[in-house]
Amino acid sequence: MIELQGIGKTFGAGANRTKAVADVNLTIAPRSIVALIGPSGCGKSTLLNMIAGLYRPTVGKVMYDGDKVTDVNTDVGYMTQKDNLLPWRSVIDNIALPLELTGTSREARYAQARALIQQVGLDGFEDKYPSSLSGGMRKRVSLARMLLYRPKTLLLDEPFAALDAQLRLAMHDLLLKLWTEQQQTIVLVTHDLVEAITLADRVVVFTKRPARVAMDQLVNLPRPRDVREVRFTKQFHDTHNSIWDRLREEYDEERI
Ligand SMILES: Nc1ncnc2c1ncn2[C@@H]1O[C@H](COP(=O)(O)OP(=O)(O)OP(=O)(O)O)[C@@H](O)[C@H]1O
Repeated sequence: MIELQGIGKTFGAGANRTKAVADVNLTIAPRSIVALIGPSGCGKSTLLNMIAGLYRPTVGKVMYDGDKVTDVNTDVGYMTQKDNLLPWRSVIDNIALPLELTGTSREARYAQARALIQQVGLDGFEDKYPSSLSGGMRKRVSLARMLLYRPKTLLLDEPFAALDAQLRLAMHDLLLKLWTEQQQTIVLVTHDLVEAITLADRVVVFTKRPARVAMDQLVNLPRPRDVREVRFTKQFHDTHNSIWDRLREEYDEERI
């Protein structure tokens, strides 16, 4: 369980002071998928960083499974828009890097990495280098590297934003498949409302900066979901309309 209790975050001081997050209260149930959506720069990544323990809130606290987060939260895997793969290492050596750093034998780390390579559908690409991979494949490598830690929670910050529509769908499909098997808690920051509704149990809309919760909407679409078809259902359409009505207000204000 992740609990954000009266969270606020202000960066800098004086003329450089930026209030990124204000008074956010949010409880995220274990094994649920929650999408965070809102205008650019409103403070969504800052929230993820606080859950990860990388930033300390200025006010309020983050509780993770009943304990206050005061340091880097080792229960979470974090995936950002940039994949940060090391170009001089092959796929398998990129994925196994964390185990290499902990001194695990080559045989043991390759065994674990190979299992993940299979899970994310990269069989046959073990020895390739990042420069020869497509955007979707690079995302699969990042996903596998994150899963190596067996994190109970995945923090995904616009992980698929740079992909074209077809690859994004394939990644949605893969993510839901992995989640069905492994049942992590997933917190996903996205700009894409269709992506949010396709994947999540709940979509939380934030106001423009400082981020406050503007709307917290359950997505009552049955699972398993077919990521290609679900968007054409009436239920999806109705959920999309109700969230979009609220989201649009934030974007309209932003333009003024
Ligand atoms: N380390 C930092 N130091 C100073 N300001 C910061 C820092 N991190 C974030 N900010 C500021 O906080 C605000 C919120 O940033 P954040 O990255 O959380 O927004 P976001 O909603 O994730 O944006 P986007 O959707 O564009 O990625 C921005 O004004 C940003 O410049």
